[in-house]
Amino acid sequence: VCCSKSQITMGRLEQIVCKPRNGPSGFSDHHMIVMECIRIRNIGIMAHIDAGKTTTTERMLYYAGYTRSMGDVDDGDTVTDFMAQERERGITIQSAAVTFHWHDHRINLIDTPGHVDFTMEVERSLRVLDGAVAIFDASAGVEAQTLTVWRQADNYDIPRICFLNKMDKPTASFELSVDNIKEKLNIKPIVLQVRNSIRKVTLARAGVPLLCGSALKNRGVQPLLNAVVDFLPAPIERRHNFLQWYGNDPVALAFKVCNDQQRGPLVFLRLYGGALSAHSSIFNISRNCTERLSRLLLGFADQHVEIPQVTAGNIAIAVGLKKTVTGDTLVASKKSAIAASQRAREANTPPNEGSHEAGGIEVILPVLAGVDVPEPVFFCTVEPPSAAKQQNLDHALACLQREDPSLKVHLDPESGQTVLSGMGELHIEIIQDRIHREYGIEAYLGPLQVAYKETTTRPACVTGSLERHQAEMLHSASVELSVQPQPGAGPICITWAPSEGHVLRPEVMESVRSGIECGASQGPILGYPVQDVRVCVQSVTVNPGTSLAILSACTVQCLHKALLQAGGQILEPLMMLEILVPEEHLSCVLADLAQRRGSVFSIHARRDRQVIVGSVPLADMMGYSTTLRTLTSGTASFSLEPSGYKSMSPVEQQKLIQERTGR
Ligand SMILES: Nc1nc2c(ncn2[C@@H]2O[C@H](COP(=O)(O)OP(=O)(O)OP(=O)(O)O)[C@@H](O)[C@H]2O)c(=O)[nH]1
Repeated sequence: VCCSKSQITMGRLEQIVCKPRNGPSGFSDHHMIVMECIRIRNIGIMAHIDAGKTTTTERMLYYAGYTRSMGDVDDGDTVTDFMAQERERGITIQSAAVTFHWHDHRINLIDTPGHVDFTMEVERSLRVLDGAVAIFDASAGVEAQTLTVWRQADNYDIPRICFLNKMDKPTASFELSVDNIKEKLNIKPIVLQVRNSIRKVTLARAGVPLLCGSALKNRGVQPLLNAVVDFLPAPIERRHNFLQWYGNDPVALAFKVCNDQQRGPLVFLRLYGGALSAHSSIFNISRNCTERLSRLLLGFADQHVEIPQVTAGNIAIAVGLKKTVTGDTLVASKKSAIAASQRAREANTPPNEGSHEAGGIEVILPVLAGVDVPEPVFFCTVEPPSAAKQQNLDHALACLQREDPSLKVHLDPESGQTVLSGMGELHIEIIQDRIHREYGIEAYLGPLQVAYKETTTRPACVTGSLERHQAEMLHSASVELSVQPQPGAGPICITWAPSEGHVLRPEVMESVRSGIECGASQGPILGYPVQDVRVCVQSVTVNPGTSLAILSACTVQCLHKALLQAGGQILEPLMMLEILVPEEHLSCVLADLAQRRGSVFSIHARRDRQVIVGSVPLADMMGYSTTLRTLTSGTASFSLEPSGYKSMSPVEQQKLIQERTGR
């Protein structure tokens, strides 16, 4: 990237503006900053791991004139994979945002990771995109992770175009890949290398344009860029209902947070309406606080260019926001949010809601739908090399957690140890590596453990009481509650039985609620969180003067008693599995899967390989890549995707309890 210092008068601000060294001529500095909305394309690149996302992005940057040479993942010198771990491993871990120009249009492009451990990274990028390019390896067709990201893009209703990459490979097949796309993605690919009605079809999502090429051999990348500009929508061509309530006021969504050693947290914003200026205040509806936006930057992978203002449809980086996290809605002021809420209500269209207190009055403010954070499936303890480093480790973990909402950190109340929870072995390994490289701490991680859950199998109703003598007074409480299994409902849900003439005081209800939540956070069998259960509070009796802490403790005991009486059941995470294996190694891979309690759903041929599709408990998949490599002399590959939780059989459950407790 070449930066030239030019002075631009925009109000009273001076800016450093980044221009392409040999990019398209005719671009004024003003153009570089203020781009008409119709000429913006916010797009993402999505695919299965290794399909060629980063290579294609590098070629786009080269042809757009933003780089002088083509970066190569195999040489570790790409623009978008700039993290040390990405360059070393040749994989994308975090989504990089790059802005460049093509045929009088600004393309804000996000290169997303393909590995299943970083699905969350793809999800939060998709949330802010207007269009996407799906890249396929023409010798493999539709692979497992492509299906996952395709479904994610369906959820956000994102218009897409397809690029069949790696057409130079001898095993590439255009026809088979197109058939595979039709069949597996259930779409009508419009095969083209030249292209106006296609745009209408793409925007209506009635078809998906498909191009082909070979990024490595520099074939088909310029037509792909032309297709991005010609077929994918501008931000104003996407319908966002909430915009009508805000009029010309700014409304933005924070979709990513990165920690920069010098500048502090960098918050990536997608601006849907209005304009935001540097050195201004903005109101965060989700956190109910006003933040100071000190600077605004345009992202060029790891390099940034300061801008005075960002307008609707753009993606920019905000500096100075201290409390904002991924998924938060930012608007001009609380007044603007309240006015938008009133407009929505007058039109009888309740928006997405966040409840807030304003001047002692509870008001409902419209927020944008945030990003779903997946449940972590693995956890382990983390310790600093010495007690003196504990504070530094806490700081590192707080920063990393703010960047990555799929990483959870909590303190185990029993052992006092810090516990890290994440999406997979690689995810936790990268976090450990980042703690070392970016924060200089040699953190020690305990063994990786599977995040089980607890639930019940039948209803139960119990009464529990607790008496304690404290300060020469008898504290006594009694709680009656029932539990009911609710498969697939997720976190515990609390209801209150109608009381006849017996109204519970708010502080009593709050104390019972916190007792239930505390009891459900550590189930009675092995201390795993309880889910898929409805708890109904039947009655609460409290002696006058009894402390609310005693009432909470009584509720925890009562809940655990009810859960055990209702047939305490451990749930274990299950993974969908796809293995590509040469015919000669099929039987040994299947035998190994059987030993891992795997279920095979289908086995079919894909060119010279057999494809095994099935499911397997996560607990039995630790270190599977090494085993598979050994069994097949490195000729097989596999992909895993979380597929919910399943009940363990009584024998498996007993084995786990014995392993964990020795009982
Ligand atoms: N033969 C051939 N190889 C390619 C082509 N495009 C990329 N590759 C190679 O495929 C491998 C993966 O390429 P990447 O660009 O890192 O793929 P990716 O999709 O970004 O990978 P992740 O970020 O790890 O998901 C590298 O070894 C590339 O050199 C192509 O058109 N033809």
